[in-house]
Amino acid sequence: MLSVTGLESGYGRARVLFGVSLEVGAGQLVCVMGRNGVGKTTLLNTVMGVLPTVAGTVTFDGRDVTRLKPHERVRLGMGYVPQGHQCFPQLSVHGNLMVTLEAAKQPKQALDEALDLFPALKPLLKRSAGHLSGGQQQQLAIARALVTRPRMLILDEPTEGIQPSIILEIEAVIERLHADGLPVLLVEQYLDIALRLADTFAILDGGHVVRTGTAEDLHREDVRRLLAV
Ligand SMILES: Nc1ncnc2c1ncn2[C@@H]1O[C@H](COP(=O)(O)OP(=O)(O)OP(=O)(O)O)[C@@H](O)[C@H]1O
Repeated sequence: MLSVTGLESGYGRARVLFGVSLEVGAGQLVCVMGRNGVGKTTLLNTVMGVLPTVAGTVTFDGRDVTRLKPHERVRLGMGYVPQGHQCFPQLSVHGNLMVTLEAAKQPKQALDEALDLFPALKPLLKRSAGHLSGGQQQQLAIARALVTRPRMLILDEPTEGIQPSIILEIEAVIERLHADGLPVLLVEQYLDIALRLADTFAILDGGHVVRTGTAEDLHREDVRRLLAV
């Protein structure tokens, strides 16, 4: 579904990713892990076209999207939830969802389906997004990606800085979407959550993929060492 080959990118002259390759097959959940600053966010932003690709290719559903703009990738079905649950703080929860729904030209049913996955948002529809807790904002950010009816979901640390009860709700939604066959590329900091959710892993270190495989393939102590701060 998503194929990243030899990807290189960075900021100005500072190269951050060096020949990163990974695959997310149909219905697969692939988890990218690694210490702070190894390039996980840079990888997702490059996959989505938020950052330009210096070398390598990104192919989505058999189509080379390397030179497409982020909104064009979203239109093709790449749903993105960037780090830091970016919502429009002055708009209500409903307003945030409607703006995305209208931009994506999806029917109202797509909004109802997203809210069914996050029933905790239903009583908050009139509240300003800026007045939600961090966990509620993250749920709204995922719901916004879902109203575009993506064919794949790309999530950057959806559990970061969030109260444990909401982490469990978010994990359950990701698990449900995966069970329904949606391919997912997930950056996740908590190893236990990653081990419960992922089919395969890619571990980044210094802008390189240094380990890939299933949970069984990965040597637990080796992985802990690569993730230790
Ligand atoms: N806007 C930027 N300008 C310059 N350098 C940046 C910028 N954003 C990130 N970097 C640098 O790129 C490298 C990779 O950062 P990135 O955010 O991709 O790492 P990460 O693995 O996602 O880390 P974290 O877990 O802290 O989010 C780091 O050295 C970081 O300092």
